[in-house]
Amino acid sequence: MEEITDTPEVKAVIETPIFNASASDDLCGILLKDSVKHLAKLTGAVAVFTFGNVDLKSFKDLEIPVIDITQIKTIIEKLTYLRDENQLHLQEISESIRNEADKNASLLMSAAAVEYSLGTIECGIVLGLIRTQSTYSLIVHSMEENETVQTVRECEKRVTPETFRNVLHLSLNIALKGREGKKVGTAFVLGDEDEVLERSHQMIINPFRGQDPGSEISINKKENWETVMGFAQLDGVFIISESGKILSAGRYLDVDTRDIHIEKGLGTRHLSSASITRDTNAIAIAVSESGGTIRVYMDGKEVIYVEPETSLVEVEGRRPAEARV
Ligand SMILES: Nc1ncnc2c1ncn2[C@@H]1O[C@H](COP(=O)(O)OP(=O)(O)OP(=O)(O)O)[C@@H](O)[C@H]1O
Repeated sequence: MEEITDTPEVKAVIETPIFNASASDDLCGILLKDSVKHLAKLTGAVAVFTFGNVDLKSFKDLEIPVIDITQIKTIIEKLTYLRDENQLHLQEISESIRNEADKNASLLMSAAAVEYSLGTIECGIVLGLIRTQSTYSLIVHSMEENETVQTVRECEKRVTPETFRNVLHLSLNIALKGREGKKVGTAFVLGDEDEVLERSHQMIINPFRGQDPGSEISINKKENWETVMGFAQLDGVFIISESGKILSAGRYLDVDTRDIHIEKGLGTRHLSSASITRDTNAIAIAVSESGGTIRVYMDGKEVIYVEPETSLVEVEGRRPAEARV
């Protein structure tokens, strides 16, 4: 077998001269973009994330998603602010830059995990190209090690991956679009349906009752999403089977909410959603009306948190600005 160090690609990398960091922005940019493309091929990366003012056009020939996550948060503002504060010592500044770099790495990891949860990218290596004032940095992240990815896999042992991803995607639609300009809060309880139905009751007549076994209404069919979005305004929660069948809307969860701890400010729907996941093997996905955020609960605890504005996934009627090439 060929030694990895003998491959032409690795030799090229080893023999590449190391350029002085004072090289101009543009030269650094060109070199790093080439390195990203090279590394993407070498590692079989599943996606490239960029951050900062990086021109995405040069990645056109890459056959994997190239996603700009700049809109999430920028460290440029912070650095500009620091430059103005002359009294700050160099050490404090470099400490701050290091912290920001750590934040950017975790930002990249979160963005990759969210895209994976929604099925936009596969699990694998992702590359991050981050540009700040005068510095580029390159991050290589293996998603196998990503905690959120591992959590998604846990969730997908309890409900089909298709069901989990579609409900998450639909929740994103609800959080971003609401209904007729109004924000909407709702929750979906997925899987372990017999136990969940046993521990809940209808608040209103179930609009999904009496389905023919042959023509069941599934959350995995996009044509049903508009109907679900309409019913998302009802009190209570949706009950979805492990394979995606919509069993009920307007369902009240008869749960004991003592000993369940959720984030301050969230209401009773989040609390009861978290509680049902402690008492059963179900997973709950809740959309907050007040915060417009999405939370996934499993075993009584919040395991995934998504701020829709930070997701670059396309939802109907909204194309994230220059998110993809
Ligand atoms: N045990 C429960 N089972 C199902 N739905 C519930 C339960 N308790 C409250 N709800 C529903 O929660 C809604 C009230 O939500 P509330 O604002 O208190 O909480 P929230 O949705 O968790 O918070 P947010 O304001 O962040 O959206 C009502 O529509 C009510 O029907």
